[in-house]
Amino acid sequence: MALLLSYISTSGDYFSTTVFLAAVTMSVASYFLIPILLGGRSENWKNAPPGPVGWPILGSLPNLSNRFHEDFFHLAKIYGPLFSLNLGLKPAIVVSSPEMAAQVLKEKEGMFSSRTITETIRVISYDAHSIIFSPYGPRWKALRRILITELLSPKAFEQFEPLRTSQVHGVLKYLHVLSKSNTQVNIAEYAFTALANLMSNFVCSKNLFDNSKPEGRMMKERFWELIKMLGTPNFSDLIPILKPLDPQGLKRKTSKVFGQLDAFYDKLIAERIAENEKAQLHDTPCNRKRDMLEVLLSYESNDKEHGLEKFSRSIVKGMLSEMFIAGTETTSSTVEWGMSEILRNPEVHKKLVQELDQVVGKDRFMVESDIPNLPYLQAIVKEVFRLHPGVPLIIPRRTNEACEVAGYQIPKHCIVYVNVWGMARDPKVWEDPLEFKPERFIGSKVDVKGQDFNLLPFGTGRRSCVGWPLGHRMVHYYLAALLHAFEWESPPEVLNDMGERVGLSIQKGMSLLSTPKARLMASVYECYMPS
Ligand code: HEM
Repeated sequence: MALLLSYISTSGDYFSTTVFLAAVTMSVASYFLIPILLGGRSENWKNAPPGPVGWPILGSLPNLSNRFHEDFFHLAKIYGPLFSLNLGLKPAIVVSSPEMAAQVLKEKEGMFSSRTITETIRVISYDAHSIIFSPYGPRWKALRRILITELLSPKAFEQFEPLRTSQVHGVLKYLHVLSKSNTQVNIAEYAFTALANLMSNFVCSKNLFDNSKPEGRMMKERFWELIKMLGTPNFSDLIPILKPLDPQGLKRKTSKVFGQLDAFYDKLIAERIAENEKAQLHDTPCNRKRDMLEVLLSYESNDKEHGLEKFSRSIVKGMLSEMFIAGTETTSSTVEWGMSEILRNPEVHKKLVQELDQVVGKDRFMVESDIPNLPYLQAIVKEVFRLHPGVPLIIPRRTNEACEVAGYQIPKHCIVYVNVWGMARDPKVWEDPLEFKPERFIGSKVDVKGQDFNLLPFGTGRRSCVGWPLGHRMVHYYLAALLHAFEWESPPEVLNDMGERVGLSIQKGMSLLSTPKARLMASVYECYMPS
């Protein structure tokens, strides 16, 4: 009971104690009968990987906090690199070693290529109609193909280079103005606004956010609220009979926050349709933009069988939603973690600045083409992705079919967590795992691109992060540009507090506030012209 009560207290606002205790009483009273009546597992999970013995109906939920990645890290020390547990009535497995990750995500990839869908995910993905949460199948394939061939192809990526440069240089210029009045800035907010503009250009060829206005900050907070709710364990998902009650109110809260974003997506689509109609009327089709909205709205195929002749409004809005959420928050949070680690480690900071001064000099801003000449920066970024993977449990997968892994049976529709956060902290995987030591990557071929199973911040295989080239590039570019153009002073309590805020992704708990001081020739900041 002590464990149950501690779970109640860690569940915070989202949890209704009364409903929880009612569920416990009901579960103890009806140990055998209720799981069958409630549509849960009616047969025992035979030959399951080792794991904790759970409570009736609640499974291991009372023993967990809402920081699953930490709990799973500790449980892996007891039960090993592949363990099983029941989350409410749902079976789950947790993968915690590179070898086991290779088995699940590579050797048995076909079995593990769908996602676990929750009630809150249904809200933000228009009932799992978009790319991140679509089950593995024709719709997912069509959407992924479009992103890879049309919008995130190497050619398109290079075409967007001037835009990325203009966004980053715009931020540097604005920070220079603030530096004159010794103003403290929130680094993640600036990175977020620039990324949100990159995404809005990618989606609809417009800058929708402005650094000097509060909308960017509001949007960031709204996305974070959603990400937090998406990552909060929800009893409605795990004990199906509770679904209509929404006992933690998570679905209601998500719908409320998401409602404003939904209206924003509707407006973007309506504007584009009106622009296209006008262009058609004036017979000027060549002015049409080839951005994500255009590609999705003009999509046509012969695939009647799967209802994919055209993309429905839900699919188009789902794609907008996922691009904005996936493309902004993860990258800006990684920049914040990176800046924090560098500023806390003066030796690392000094070596990086020396490298930047040598390669870039002090009479211009850094540009993307400098990155290949900055090996220490590259090692730093790998170390940031190792210790602070944006999505600590990747985005939970789900088995398509029952299968066998390492001699154990894994049931159909099992929740699959791969604890990349835990692997980064495991001394069996990394020497001195908790130390921020970029030197470990100097002369090493280990990279974040999904081939090395000890370093998987972007996941791997067919469901790996489709936006990784953009996220990867922007983390390098931002960190180097900010540290090349400014010295930074942060209150020690802000730098020393490396606690996490947890959702589907993780953020630094205490925002990194820092005061920039210009370190380049004044003319460099003056001559920037927005493109
Ligand atoms: C530092 C930045 C980023 C990190 C750490 C990150 C991380 C991840 C992870 C762990 C996954 C799941 C991979 C798996 O299941 O194997 C994922 C999927 C995905 N990411 Fe990212 N991501 C980042 C940036 C981006 C950006 C910039 C975009 C958009 C342009 C994006 C779009 C997506 C999409 C669409 C998926 C789903 C792919 C699918 O299911 O087929 N991500 N990301």
